[in-house]
Amino acid sequence: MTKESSVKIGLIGAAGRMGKAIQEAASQQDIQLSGGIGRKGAEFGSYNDSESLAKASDVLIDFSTAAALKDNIEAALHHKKPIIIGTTGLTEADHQLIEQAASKIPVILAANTSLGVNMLAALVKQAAAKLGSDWDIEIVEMHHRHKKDAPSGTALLLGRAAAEGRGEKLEDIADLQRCPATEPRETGRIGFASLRGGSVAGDHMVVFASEGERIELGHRAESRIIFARGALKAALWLADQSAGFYQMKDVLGL
Ligand SMILES: NC(=O)C1=CN([C@@H]2O[C@H](COP(=O)(O)OP(=O)(O)OC[C@H]3O[C@@H](n4cnc5c(N)ncnc54)[C@H](OP(=O)(O)O)[C@@H]3O)[C@@H](O)[C@H]2O)C=CC1
Ligand SMILES: O=C(O)C1=N[C@H](C(=O)O)C[C@H](O)C1
Repeated sequence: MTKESSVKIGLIGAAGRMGKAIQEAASQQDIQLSGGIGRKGAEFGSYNDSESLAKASDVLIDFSTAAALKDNIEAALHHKKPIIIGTTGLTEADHQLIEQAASKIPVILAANTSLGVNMLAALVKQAAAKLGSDWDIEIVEMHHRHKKDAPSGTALLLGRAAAEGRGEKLEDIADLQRCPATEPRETGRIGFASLRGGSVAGDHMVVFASEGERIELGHRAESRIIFARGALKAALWLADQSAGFYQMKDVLGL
């Protein structure tokens, strides 16, 4: 029996855009899904909530909504099952819940499960470390018209990588709200801009701008299948780990 066919993965948010992409990726790779739930209960399989899904699964993947996070973490903790959280738009309180859970079960928090974006984050960290803070950093993202949260979780992840490269905390230097403005840009800050429209799966660009020159490091998701494959890879990896807080860079060896 291969690992793909033996690890039972429970899917939360199964009827959503990502839920459907994960089902498609799983069927392409012979990966077993133990069941899938949505807001109103079972989407496939016979489990109606995260509690019964966690009991029947070896690992959970959550791509639902921030409002469901607490219940999903509690179910994973109750049954001592690893959980991958792909949901974005989380609050500070959600982050605390996740950290507490990670002392008891294996947890991956990943605003972006694609290989490309996580490689980009490593490059951004390196560039920010090498370039001085007189190079302004601005992060631009564009997503489909249905996306609720802004800036995207990935934009924040990239911002965090840039801040870490500079030896700073993103919270101390992020400019999340600039419009309307009456003053010029402050040196050393990291700015964010969010565009929404159409069916864009996810575009991110990190701009390093100095006097007379500019470096642009970017990533474009052409479809959600890249996130889905990454999430399944993370699930198979996490099933073998002990309790702790992990990121995609641990899964991908970056
Ligand atoms: N980490 C990554 O790589 C990626 C992360 N994302 C993030 O994943 C999340 C989902 O994205 P997307 O699939 O586009 O969104 P969708 O809105 O298409 O899907 C979310 C699904 O979760 C369902 N849901 C709502 N409440 C619950 C609940 N309590 N229990 C179970 N399911 C519930 C929704 O049902 P209903 O519609 O009935 O409310 C919906 O079907 C977002 O936060 C997004 O930012 C997206 C892509 C990649
Ligand atoms: O909502 C989306 O679609 C996406 N959300 C994630 C994010 O907020 O960064 C990842 C990806 O960009 C698609």
